[in-house]
Amino acid sequence: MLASTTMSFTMAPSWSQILSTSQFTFPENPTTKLPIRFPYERWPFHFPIRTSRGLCLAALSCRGTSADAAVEALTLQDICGGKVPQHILKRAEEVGYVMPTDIQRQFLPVLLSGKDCVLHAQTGSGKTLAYLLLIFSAINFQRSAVQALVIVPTRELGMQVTKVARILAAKSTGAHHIQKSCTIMALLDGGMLKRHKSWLKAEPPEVVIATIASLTQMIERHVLKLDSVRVLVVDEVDFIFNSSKQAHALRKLLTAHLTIKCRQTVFASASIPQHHRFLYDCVQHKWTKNDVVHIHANSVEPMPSNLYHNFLICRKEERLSSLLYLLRRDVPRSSIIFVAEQGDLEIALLEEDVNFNARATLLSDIRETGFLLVATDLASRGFDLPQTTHIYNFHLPRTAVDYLHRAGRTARLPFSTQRFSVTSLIQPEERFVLQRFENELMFRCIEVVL
Ligand SMILES: Nc1ncnc2c1ncn2[C@@H]1O[C@H](COP(=O)(O)OP(=O)(O)OP(=O)(O)O)[C@@H](O)[C@H]1O
Repeated sequence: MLASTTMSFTMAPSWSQILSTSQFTFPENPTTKLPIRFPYERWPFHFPIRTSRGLCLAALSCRGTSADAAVEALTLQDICGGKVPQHILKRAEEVGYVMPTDIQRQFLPVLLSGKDCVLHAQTGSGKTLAYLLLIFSAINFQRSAVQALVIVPTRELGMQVTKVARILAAKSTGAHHIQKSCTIMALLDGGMLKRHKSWLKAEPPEVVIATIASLTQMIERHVLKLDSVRVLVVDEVDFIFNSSKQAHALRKLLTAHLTIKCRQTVFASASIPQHHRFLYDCVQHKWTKNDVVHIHANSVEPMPSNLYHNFLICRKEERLSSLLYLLRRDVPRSSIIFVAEQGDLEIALLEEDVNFNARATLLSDIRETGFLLVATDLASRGFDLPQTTHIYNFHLPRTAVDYLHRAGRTARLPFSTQRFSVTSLIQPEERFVLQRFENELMFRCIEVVL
């Protein structure tokens, strides 16, 4: 059956445009509405656009048509059935992943088609589950070899991704027929690398979730072999490329240790500044194949719409009393207070200098109960504490991208209509900085008056 629908695309520039200008001038979100007769009932969202150099790029969201209702009714089972093993999908259902989020509805068909992808969508939109389902679709459960690799920038994000992957891989109720379950190794900074070394030698896991430093160490010691890797995911890719040390190691890994032909490469983040340039680099440097697909969802609304932004102007010495006022007023069930520097507030801190075990204990404690977490930007990337209702910026973040990721630690309940808030405490002279973030990220910040 043919479905007729109107789609809006973010057109990618042709490579000649990219090459002709180093200061790229193509508008970030040029939207062209094209009426398209869509031939694939199940694949309504993606229509790769071929540029003059043959690169397949962006396809965006489908809006307001009769086809929408049918598409919105599709479950994860409908979208992934036949590709992702049944026991994984059953397990996903058991833990509450029944309907896909909007983003998963867009991402999964492209991911499961085997194309290299750049997943670029709001914080908390469900990118992790999307790429994990891809991984489970690609690995051979009977084969003991590292077949999927997820690279993360921090230990905390690695622990979180590992937890979700293990939950999905766990035996579902009554699934006794599965001969061998999938093993998932977390190869993270501060971990027990000696133990991992013996594990890798004795019986390699199917999936490894790793920070760059630990991964490099294992590769250099010839303990970890990557020649069986079929799926490579780099989460928070812009963050990794921002650190010169991590970027160097990642580049090496993308080109020297893994061949692009044999693997499917996925880059994910809520923020990929200069994404046109990034896509160009992906192809030029052979990090991905030429027909990499960039899925840029919510490009005009990079933060969830049920997230409200406020600011309160106060002098430096009034910051703490203003924060206390806000806490008394909001009575947040769970919240994160972001500070610029360690030691800026005398409360238990989640920060780089706290040792790994203490960090892990703190996190498991706060997951159990309501919390008031004070953190540096260590907690701003990928962290999933879904019960967080309020974010306070005790200090303004340095960049708009940092603001986006801090704000994204709340509003992480995909189907909730609840209101969440982020409030920034600023000095009068910082108003223009916040205004710049507002312009860049396209949101409006309302002043709180005491
Ligand atoms: N299909 C789904 N149904 C219900 N909940 C979901 C679904 N997919 C994801 N979630 C939940 O939504 C929350 C956010 O998901 P996830 O951490 O994957 O977001 P993300 O896009 O990776 O965010 P970030 O960019 O901040 O890392 C998690 O608590 C996750 O369990």
